[in-house]
Formats: sequence, C-alpha cells, structure tokens
Amino acid sequence: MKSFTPEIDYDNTVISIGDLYKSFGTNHVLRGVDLKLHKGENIVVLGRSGTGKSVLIKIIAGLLKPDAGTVNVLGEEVPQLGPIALRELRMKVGFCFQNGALYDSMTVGENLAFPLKRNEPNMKAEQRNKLVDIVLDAVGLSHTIDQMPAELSGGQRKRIGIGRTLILRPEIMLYDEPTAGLDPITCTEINNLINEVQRRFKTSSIIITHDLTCARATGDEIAVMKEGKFIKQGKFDEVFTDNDELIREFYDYNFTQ
Ligand SMILES: Nc1ncnc2c1ncn2[C@@H]1O[C@H](COP(=O)(O)OP(=O)(O)OP(=O)(O)O)[C@@H](O)[C@H]1O
Repeated sequence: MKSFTPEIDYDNTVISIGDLYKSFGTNHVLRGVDLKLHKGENIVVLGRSGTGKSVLIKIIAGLLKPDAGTVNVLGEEVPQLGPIALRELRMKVGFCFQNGALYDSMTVGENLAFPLKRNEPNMKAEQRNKLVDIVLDAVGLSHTIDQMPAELSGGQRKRIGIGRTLILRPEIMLYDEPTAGLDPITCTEINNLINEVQRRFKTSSIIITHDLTCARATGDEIAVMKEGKFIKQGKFDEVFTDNDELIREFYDYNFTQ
C-alpha cells in the first residue's frame, strides 16, 4: 500500500480510450478496450502473457496504429496525428521499456543527458547537467553518474531507464513490466520508485505487469485484461474479491505459492 495519498483529479482525464480494436492478421489482440486515466492516477493493467497489454501502451504512445476505436491522450486523437504533432506528444508521454534501453557505450550521466540533447538541442549544458542531477537523485543513484551501464545491477539499470524517461518531464509515464526479472527486494524498490515518481513529479501512469505485488503497491486502480478486453476494473481489494477464474488464478499464483 502507498505511504501517501496521491492527488488524483477525477475531473481531468489525461487518457481516454474507447472501443479499441487491433488485430495482426487473424490474431485479434484488442477486442473492444475502454479505459480512462485521470490526472495524477496510477492505473495498473494486469493480464497474462500475450493478452495485448504491450500492444495497448504502444497504441497509446503512437507506436502502433489501431484498427478501430478512439485514443485520446492529453486532448489529442493519437491515431490522427501527423509525425510532428506525434513527436510533440511523445515528449509528454514517457515510455519506460522493459529492458531500460540504455546505451552501453555511454556513461549513466551521458545516457540521461542524451534525450535532452536530442529533443531540446538549445538547452544549455548547465541546465542539462542540473536536470541529470535532479533525476539521478530522484532515482537514488547519484553516485553512478560516471559508471557504465554494464557496471550496474538489473535493478539499477531499471532505475536509470526510468530516470531517462523522466528527464523530459513527461506528464504521463507508461511502464512496461517494470519489475520483470527482478528479485523481490529489488521489485519493492522499483514499486517505491514508481510511487515516488507519481508523488514528486505529479505524473499519471499506466503500469503493465503480471506481478500482483507490483499491482497492489503501485495501482490506485487495477484493470484486468483477458482475451483483448478488460474484464474487471477497480481498487485492488475490489478486483480480487471477484470469483472470476482468471482473477483467482492470478491471486493464487502470486500469493499462495
Ligand atoms: N508488431 C506485431 N506484429 C504481429 N503480432 C504482434 C505484434 N505485436 C504484438 N503482436 C501479438 O499480439 C499479441 C499480444 O502481444 P503483447 O506483447 O501485447 O502481449 P502482452 O500482454 O504484453 O504479453 P507479455 O506479458 O508476454 O509481454 C501476441 O500474440 C503478439 O504475438
């Protein structure tokens, strides 16, 4: 559970998805997805492998086009945006990839400065360095600034990956399986970081996971996906009193082994 009460503005919807469909050939992945994310809120999308969670956030980020349905992000209809408008929107929507996507040949500091150099070329070095310091402090890794990614642990790489997304000051964070492949203690650290990012930077987030501990720790709302649509949505304790077989399976798999 969270150690703070997030400031969620329920009158302000930052992502609104309606009746979304996406197929790849005969593989009908998304089959009528509806979702609303409010300002300041963390929604966890839970679902077993292959249910379409990553496809959903790639559509939100404009990396994939849907076949039908509406995808409104920060007031923009994403599938209708041209390349320039999409680029501008992507600055406000941070995508945290599963593997952190760090450049092996750059130091941690250079990895963090890179998105600023590319997207805000007129920013002075002094300002850039200041932002690198702020973000490194936020992810708790100030001492690693001159290290290479290969010298970091898996958990540290995840943190730097989150930092690299944060450095462009996005309004929305999309986390793709942030705790995958990490041991339970490191998972807890990442869950805490996701909450700290929400508290400190006032971001709204979608967190994709099949880790119930992550869902319980970070989600203000949980949406369970099955066969391409949401079958249940609500607070963690509301969702997991449900007798749906998949939901029980999830709970038993995560907590009773
Ligand atoms: N670019 C693509 N081309 C063809 N098929 C794709 C593409 N991207 C995803 N798929 C298919 O869509 C389905 C859903 O994939 P997705 O990655 O969204 O699942 P997921 O719920 O995120 O699973 P996991 O938890 O394993 O990451 C899978 O059957 C996958 O093979």
